[in-house]
Amino acid sequence: MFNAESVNVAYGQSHVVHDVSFTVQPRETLAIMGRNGMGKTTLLKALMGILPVKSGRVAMEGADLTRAESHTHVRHGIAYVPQGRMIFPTLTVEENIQTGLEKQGTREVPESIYSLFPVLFDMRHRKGGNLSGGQQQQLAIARALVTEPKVILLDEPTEGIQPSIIKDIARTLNEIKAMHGVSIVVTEQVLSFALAVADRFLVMEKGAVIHEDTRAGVDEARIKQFLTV
Ligand SMILES: Nc1ncnc2c1ncn2[C@@H]1O[C@H](COP(=O)(O)OP(=O)(O)OP(=O)(O)O)[C@@H](O)[C@H]1O
Repeated sequence: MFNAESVNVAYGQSHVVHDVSFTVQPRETLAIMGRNGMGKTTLLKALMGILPVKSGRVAMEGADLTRAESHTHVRHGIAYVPQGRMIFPTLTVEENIQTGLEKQGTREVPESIYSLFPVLFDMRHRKGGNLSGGQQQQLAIARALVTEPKVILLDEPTEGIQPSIIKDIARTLNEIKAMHGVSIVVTEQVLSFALAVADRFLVMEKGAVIHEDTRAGVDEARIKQFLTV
């Protein structure tokens, strides 16, 4: 239902993403793996309309979003959680979540969000900047979730986060998929995390997909090799 067809992305003359294609179904999590600088962030930004798609096609349930701006993607049910979280440090936790509610015509944070992230309820009056990295990541996911997305694009959610919290984030993503029925496209370098959440794996190298696996047939050693070369 959300799909990329031969997507190419460039920064000026520098061609960074080469012919990336995939489809992600409802209640499916796709992990896009790859080392630093392989083009994962660039790909997600292009899928979200933040960077222009040079050629190829991006579509959501048949609607062509290739040339659309990000707000159109949001309207079609796509949410984006950028690398480094990018929450508003001087707004409270509650205010941060409310920024995702603008289109919903309410400022009331849904109970389901606080039951998914109890720590955010406890900290709702604290400034976002005073949260730990893991809590900020949860906040960024919560803010994306209140837009009621059908697809969430998550860029390296484990970056700079301690291992115990990484497990919590994996559990939360699985709950989100089960409860809200969304699709998740997540870029990652941490294989254990990807194995805990993904139904399918793509590996990118130098901007192109060079390997693909399903969870059932996943070749862990092979993926690990791609990530450590
Ligand atoms: N604004 C930019 N202008 C020019 N080149 C860029 C720009 N941003 C990234 N690049 C280059 O594009 C390539 C892919 O970078 P990208 O950030 O997409 O990779 P990544 O796989 O997400 O890595 P990371 O995990 O480090 O974010 C790199 O060679 C990078 O130097």
